[in-house]
Amino acid sequence: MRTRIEALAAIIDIAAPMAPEAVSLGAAHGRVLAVPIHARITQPPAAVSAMDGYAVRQCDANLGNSLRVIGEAPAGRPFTGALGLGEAVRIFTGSVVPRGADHVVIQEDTMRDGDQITVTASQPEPSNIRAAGIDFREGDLLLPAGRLLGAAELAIAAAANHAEVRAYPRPRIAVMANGDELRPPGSALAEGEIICSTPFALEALITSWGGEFVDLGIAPDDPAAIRARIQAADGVDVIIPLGGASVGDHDHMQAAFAEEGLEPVFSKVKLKPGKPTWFGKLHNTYVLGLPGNPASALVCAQLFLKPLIWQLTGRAGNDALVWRRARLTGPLEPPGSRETFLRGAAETEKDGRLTCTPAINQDSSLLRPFLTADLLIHRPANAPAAPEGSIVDCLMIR
Ligand SMILES: Nc1nc2c(c(=O)[nH]1)N[C@H]1C(S)=C(S)[C@@H](COP(=O)(O)OP(=O)(O)OC[C@H]3O[C@@H](n4cnc5c(N)ncnc54)[C@H](O)[C@@H]3O)O[C@H]1N2
Ligand code: MOO
Repeated sequence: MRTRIEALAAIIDIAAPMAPEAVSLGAAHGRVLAVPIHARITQPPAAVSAMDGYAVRQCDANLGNSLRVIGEAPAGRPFTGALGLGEAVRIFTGSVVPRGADHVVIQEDTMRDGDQITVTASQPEPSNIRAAGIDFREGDLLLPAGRLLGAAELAIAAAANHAEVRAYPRPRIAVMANGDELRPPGSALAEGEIICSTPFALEALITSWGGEFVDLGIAPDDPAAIRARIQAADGVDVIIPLGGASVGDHDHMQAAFAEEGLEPVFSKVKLKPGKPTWFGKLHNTYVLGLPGNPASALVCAQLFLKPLIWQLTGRAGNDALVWRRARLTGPLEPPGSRETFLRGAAETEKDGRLTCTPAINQDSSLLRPFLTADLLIHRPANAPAAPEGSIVDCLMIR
């Protein structure tokens, strides 16, 4: 049986990045950048007004002074002349500030009469002007390769004048639930049946990690039906068979994949929860089998699927795992011979330090502890009991 570290190393060793491609910004959301983005322009390109009002010389804008309005600078049509003493230019938010001006009097601080304005409030210092380049300057590195493109990244790429980016394709990740007892949500359940829940969580995780979810539905406990679904998934990058991995008479998953030509890499991990996690390659498709127990599947998705997606999208798989140290708010029993991850809630104390509180019941069938789980408390195999106040390593999952 592999240790978790060995299993993860095997995944990282095998999983190669996909070929990057050019994508329009509109299609780039949720993808991972393959080539860094540098600013093609300076933003703002020139000093601009932050308010609607009048561009002036601040030394000229004493309370009660009158100034002559010599022109207008609407956004997009800069005033071409220069501004002298005793003069003002009507200006709007985002308009280029005319030469000679160092201050914008907001229009609420003026009274206008024809081409004259009177300053009605004191203007103690030059203000309301945004300097050229306060957001970024031409040539600045804005987004490094490996960055997941979300709202902020897309807006800045657009502002930096990039109509398209080079990004990795979203790996297509097909999830196949398995079990005669499973029914979709909304079903009337017969005796012995339960609702198939895990794929909904996996869809959300896969999407948030930069993958594209493909639903292979619920396969019955029948090798032929499982093989038909494997064949239907042709062309996806990863298949995630859920459950059917253990030693029971109806656990057919690994055998069905073997019949299809799977090259196995590992078939079990010395881990709690998650012992029946397995991995292999089927032609060009990675196959990551997750345990049927929902909590085990979701913990192992964090431990193995997230790094696999990182690898496929050009990021180091190990960087997918974000570790922090936290102080236990209560004691923990020795974990036993399998490396263990406990779902826990995090709190940040006044001094900024993190505490963790494990969920009371860590049974691997339970979903409710995930509602309050921010992290997974790490317990090395054969570790001694941990008293309250011990510092433990935690894997952040939120
Ligand atoms: N004799 C042994 N029994 C078990 C062992 C073992 O080593 N020896 N391992 C246990 C461990 S650890 C786990 S974890 C489970 C997982 O086994 P499988 O991966 O084969 O999972 P299943 O038997 O198919 O299902 C387990 C459990 O989870 C429910 N399930 C499955 N899929 C879903 C789904 N999509 N949504 C919601 N719930 C699901 C299923 O109904 C079962 O209750 O095996 C232990 N047994
Ligand atoms: O390894 Mo199982 O995942 O403990 O319940």
